[in-house]
Amino acid sequence: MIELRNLNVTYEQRPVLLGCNLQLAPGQVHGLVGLNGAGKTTLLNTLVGVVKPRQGEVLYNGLKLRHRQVGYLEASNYFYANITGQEYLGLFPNNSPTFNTDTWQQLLHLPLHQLIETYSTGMKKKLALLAVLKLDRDIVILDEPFNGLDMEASQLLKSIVLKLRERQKTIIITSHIFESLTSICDQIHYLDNGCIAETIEQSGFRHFEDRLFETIRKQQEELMQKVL
Ligand SMILES: Nc1ncnc2c1ncn2[C@@H]1O[C@H](COP(=O)(O)OP(=O)(O)OP(=O)(O)O)[C@@H](O)[C@H]1O
Repeated sequence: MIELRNLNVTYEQRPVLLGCNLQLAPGQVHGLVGLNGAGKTTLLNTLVGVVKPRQGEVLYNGLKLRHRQVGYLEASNYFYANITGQEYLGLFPNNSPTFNTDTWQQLLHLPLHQLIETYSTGMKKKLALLAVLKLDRDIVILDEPFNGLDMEASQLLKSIVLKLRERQKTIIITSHIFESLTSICDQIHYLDNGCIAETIEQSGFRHFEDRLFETIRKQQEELMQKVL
């Protein structure tokens, strides 16, 4: 079980997380949604220890969660200059008994011997994902993993997530495309006003989506009447 307890995060006096609490059951796929700027990436960065909370803690099975327990695919991927995809992958320890670059290549078709700066956005995303899979950590965090992926790669990513769940990994995934989460998540957590406002079970996904979109649509319509 991952537990976020009373997390408070502030950037230059501006609070982003305000007493945020969340419990994430193991071996499940957890979606994290919220509007732009709601604090999803901040929450994930705090979870892995990249951002230090002013208050609160993150526990894994009752102990402080350690960075090394997490494989983190960040929303923006950074790579050293002048290295190939193959060299990049070589920087990560292989903790998986089944990881095989050649087999993954049949699925991902990456030009591993080329410099990463020649890769497209989607290729960079796939490469960063491959490194996370090689690490084979118990907790896998995927921040906007569908960004830049084509239909084939998006479908593959969904299958990967479900396979990881079969292997008892705990997965946390964000996406702005709600329907990309509904087919793979066990629960979806809605971040609003600095805390988890709601946790939705599978049976409630459709209703939640309708409700949220209707609220947003009404707010937009009122404002649009003033400007258009
Ligand atoms: N390093 C930083 N310094 C100052 N403010 C920041 C920093 N990182 C994020 N913020 C601010 O914190 C708030 C939450 O940002 P965050 O990136 O966590 O949101 P998000 O929900 O992931 O957004 P999006 O859906 O747009 O990716 C935003 O108002 C953002 O401007």
